[in-house]
Amino acid sequence: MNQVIIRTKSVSKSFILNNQEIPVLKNIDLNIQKGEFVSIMGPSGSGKSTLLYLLGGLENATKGSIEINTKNIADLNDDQQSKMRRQEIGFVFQSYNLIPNLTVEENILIPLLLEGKKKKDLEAKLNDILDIVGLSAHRNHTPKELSGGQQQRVAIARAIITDPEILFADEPIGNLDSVTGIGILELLRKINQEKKTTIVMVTHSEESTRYGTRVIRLKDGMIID
Ligand SMILES: Nc1ncnc2c1ncn2[C@@H]1O[C@H](COP(=O)(O)OP(=O)(O)OP(=O)(O)O)[C@@H](O)[C@H]1O
Repeated sequence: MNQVIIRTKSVSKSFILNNQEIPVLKNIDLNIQKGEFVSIMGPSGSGKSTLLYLLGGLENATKGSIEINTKNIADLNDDQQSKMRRQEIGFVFQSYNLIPNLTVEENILIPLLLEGKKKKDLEAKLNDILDIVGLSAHRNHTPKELSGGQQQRVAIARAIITDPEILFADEPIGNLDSVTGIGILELLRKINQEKKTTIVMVTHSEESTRYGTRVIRLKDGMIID
């Protein structure tokens, strides 16, 4: 049976710039089912990243409601919101945001170490994730010893080490050449299929749409398709 994992109702978002209200998203109604791999596409400035940040609780909607697993984000207090972000959601960005002086395995383990888990208890989990992202041979390298594609794999591993139900990706292949980008898209598809992680990805690349299960097109802050 299909289960809605993300539901938005009439979500709008405006920014105030020089005392002027700039509407960026207008009445977005969206249902994303558990297990989908959704690509959000649209022209520059159409509101794609803003929508992703709202869905992930990184920004607040100006109007309307956003539910993750039937919980309205706006009803959660700060602690509950950050717990949800830590446990139910993973984020990947265009820039990999790795910690330069930590090794691959240390970067990947950060979310669990911050929760107080001990590295010695995480060996099996770490090996599993390194295997999924194809970096077992690079576990002791630091980010500067890796290619862009490998660094993005580390960022993806770090985002899924907590077994999030939803992975949000903002232009994950934006900084990569097309062959490397396809490798990342294949990895995301594998995570979607094997771990059943719901994935919502903002992308400019039409190629990306072949890897997901659905494309949502935005124009001027509205869903057009
Ligand atoms: N914090 C902010 N303050 C003011 N305006 C903002 C803010 N964040 C985004 N905007 C504006 O909202 C609009 C949509 O931005 P957004 O980044 O969501 O678009 P996008 O579709 O992801 O664009 P791109 O493909 O270029 O990344 C833009 O006009 C942008 O300038």
